[in-house]
Amino acid sequence: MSLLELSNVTLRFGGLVAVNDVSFNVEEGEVFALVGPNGAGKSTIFNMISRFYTPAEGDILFEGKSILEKEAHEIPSMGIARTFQNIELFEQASVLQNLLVGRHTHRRSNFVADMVFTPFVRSEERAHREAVEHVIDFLDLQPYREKFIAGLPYGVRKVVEMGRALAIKPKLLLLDEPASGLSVEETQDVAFWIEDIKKVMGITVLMVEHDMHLVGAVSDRVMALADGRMLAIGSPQEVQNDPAVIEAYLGSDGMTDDGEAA
Ligand SMILES: Nc1ncnc2c1ncn2[C@@H]1O[C@H](COP(=O)(O)OP(=O)(O)OP(=O)(O)O)[C@@H](O)[C@H]1O
Repeated sequence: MSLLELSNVTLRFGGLVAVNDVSFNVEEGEVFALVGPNGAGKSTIFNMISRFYTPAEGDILFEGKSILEKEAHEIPSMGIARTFQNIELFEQASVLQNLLVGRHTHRRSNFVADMVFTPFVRSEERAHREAVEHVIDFLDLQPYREKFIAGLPYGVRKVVEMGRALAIKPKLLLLDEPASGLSVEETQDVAFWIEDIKKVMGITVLMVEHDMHLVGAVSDRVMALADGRMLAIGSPQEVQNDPAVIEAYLGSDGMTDDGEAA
């Protein structure tokens, strides 16, 4: 059984078919990348897996069960966490506070239990703290833990955004353009972290990324899309050398040096 399975998924915005009969599986333990020129349908696929959008046709299975009956707010507690292209953090809160908010989906105690501060609430609180401290150590965020997001450099915010998703201990991590806006060195760090997320934390990663160096460095498999349709699927090298993929990128004015469709 695959961890995630999209079968014949189609989504339309009015007359526009943003995702057209797309099928792919993500296996447990792999890093799987979605690539393609702007407007290919990559973010729309992420938004369907996050349940922000509902496909008109097809099904999405996570651990063998359809997620289409689930609401967006139920997705993190199922074990699917995501980052956003436009970082979504609380600007006037510290790194630590942002990561603890991410853990909120794991809270099982209720209001009354909170009021009387039962041993269960205390142990739950301790578990949240431990999970968050682990992520802070893992992502080298110790120097920033008490700093407000608003004052942090963009590269650090991107890492905190990743940490917020990791803090819920997901089985599947969706990374939406983890390298966008980052320098070459920062992108290199992201590559190391993705490797560790897979190998050390044992988390499966599905990412959307334009930077083909990063995709090539960390992905086990890649799927290329254009105009909502799948063009090719395989190893990074197979996909980059696929004539239909080359054609799609050339049709969008070619690839820049970092692999981004211009
Ligand atoms: N909310 C929306 N309403 C209408 N059309 C939309 C909406 N979101 C996306 N689209 C259209 O759907 C198509 C797929 O868009 P999508 O954002 O999924 O592409 P993408 O591959 O993620 O592109 P990018 O690399 O630029 O982020 C595009 O033609 C886009 O204009």
